Amino acid sequence: MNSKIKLHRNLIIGLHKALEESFFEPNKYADKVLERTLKFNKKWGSKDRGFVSESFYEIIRWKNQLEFFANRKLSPESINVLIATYLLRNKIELQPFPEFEKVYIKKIKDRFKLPFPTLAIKYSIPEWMQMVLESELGDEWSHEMKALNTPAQTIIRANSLKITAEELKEVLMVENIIVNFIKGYKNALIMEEKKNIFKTQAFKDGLFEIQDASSQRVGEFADVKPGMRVIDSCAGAGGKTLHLAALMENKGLIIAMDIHEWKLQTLKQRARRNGAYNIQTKVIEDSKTLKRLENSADRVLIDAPCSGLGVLRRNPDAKWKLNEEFINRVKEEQRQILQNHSKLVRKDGILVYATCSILPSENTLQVEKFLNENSNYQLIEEKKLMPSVCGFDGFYMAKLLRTN
Ligand SMILES: C[S@@+](CC[C@H](N)C(=O)[O-])C[C@H]1O[C@@H](n2cnc3c(N)ncnc32)[C@H](O)[C@@H]1O
Repeated sequence: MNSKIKLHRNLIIGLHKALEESFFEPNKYADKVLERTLKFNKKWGSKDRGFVSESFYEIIRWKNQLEFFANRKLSPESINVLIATYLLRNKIELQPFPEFEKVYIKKIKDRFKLPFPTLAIKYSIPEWMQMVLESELGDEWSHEMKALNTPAQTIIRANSLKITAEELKEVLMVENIIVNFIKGYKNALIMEEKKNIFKTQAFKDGLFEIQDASSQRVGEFADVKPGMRVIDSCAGAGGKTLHLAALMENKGLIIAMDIHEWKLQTLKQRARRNGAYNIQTKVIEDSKTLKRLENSADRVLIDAPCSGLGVLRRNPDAKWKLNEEFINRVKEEQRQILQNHSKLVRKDGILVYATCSILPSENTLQVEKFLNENSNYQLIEEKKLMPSVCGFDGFYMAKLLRTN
C-alpha cells in the first residue's frame, strides 16, 4: 500500500458500502461484491480501483486485528472506524472526511504497540477455527495460517489446445500484461501485477484460464490420456474439466457432472471459448443418473465440496462465513460422494479424490475410511499441498486404483 496515496471521499464511501455488503448481507461473496462495486464506480481510475480492491480484501483478512487496535467490534456502525484503523496501520494520513469524525487517532495508534492477547487475534481467525486447525494440524497450523493470510497472486493456465505457455507470454506482453513462468509447472504463468485480465483479447480468444498452480496439479495428477473416458463428477463451472480436456488433446470423452445445472451452463460457455469439444455435461438429478454410468470410466475425478480452508488467501471472507456445523456437514457429503461416485470407475480404472482443504479429516482420513469399507480399491499415491510449503493454494489429492 502506497502511504502517499491521496484519497477521495467517494473511495471511502464505496469501500464502506462494499464491506457492509460483504460482512452483513447474506450470501454475498467478497469477489462478487468487489466486482459489482468496481463496475458501478466506472469513474474510478486504475489507482483508485487498486486502492479499493486491496483495502477491501485486507480489511476482511485482518478483521480481528483491526477490531483489537480500534477497540471496537465490527458492526455496520463501526466499519468506518475499522477503515480508518486500517489506513493508520498502513501509515496513510486520515483526511478530514465526515466518515472519520468519531475516530480517536491517538488511542488507536497507542494500541498498535500492544501485544496480541490471543492467537486468534494475531492470525485473524475465529476462535473455533483456531481450535479445529490446532487439533488437526498440531503446531503446524500457525505456519499454514501465516501463509493463508498473504494475498494470493493471479495465476493463469495456458490453454494447450490453442497455445503454449511461451507463446502466451509473448501474446500477453503485446497487451501490456507481464507474466512469468513458474518453475516445475508446465502451463502455469504468474502475473507480475494485478490487472483486469478478463478484458484482454487473449482471454476472449480462450488462450488461458485463471487457475491456481496447486489446482493445476490436480489435472496432471489424474494422469488422463487422449482417448480415455473420464468422468469429472463434481465439475462445477469446469476449472479442472477444461484442464483435463487440454491434457486429453480434445480426444476421448469427459462427462462433466454436478448437482447444479447453472454451474454446468457456465462450464459449457467456457468450453466453447477454450475450443474444448470432448466434454458432455450431465446434471445429477437422482441416483439413476449415477447408476447408468456405473463401471464405465477409465478415470473419475471427485473434486469434492469442502471447507475451502486451503484457499483462504483467495477468499478471506470465508473465515467469517464458515462454521463448524458446515464443515461437519460437508465431511458427511464427501463420505457419501466418495462412496457413490467410486462406482463409476471400471475395473483397473482410477479414482482421484481431491479437495482444496488442508484438514486431514477431509482428506487423508476420508480416504482411509473409504479404503476400509471398499476392499476393491487401493491407494497408489497421495499429495498434500500445504500453502506454507508450496506457496500456492492448499490442496489434497489421492489416487486410488480399482482392483476388481
Ligand atoms: C470444489 S467444487 C468443484 C470445483 C470445480 N471442479 C472446478 O475445478 O472449478 C465442488 C462441486 O461439487 C458440487 N457438488 C456438491 N455436492 C455434489 C454431489 N452430491 N454430486 C456432485 N456434485 C456435487 C458443487 O456444486 C460444486 O460445484
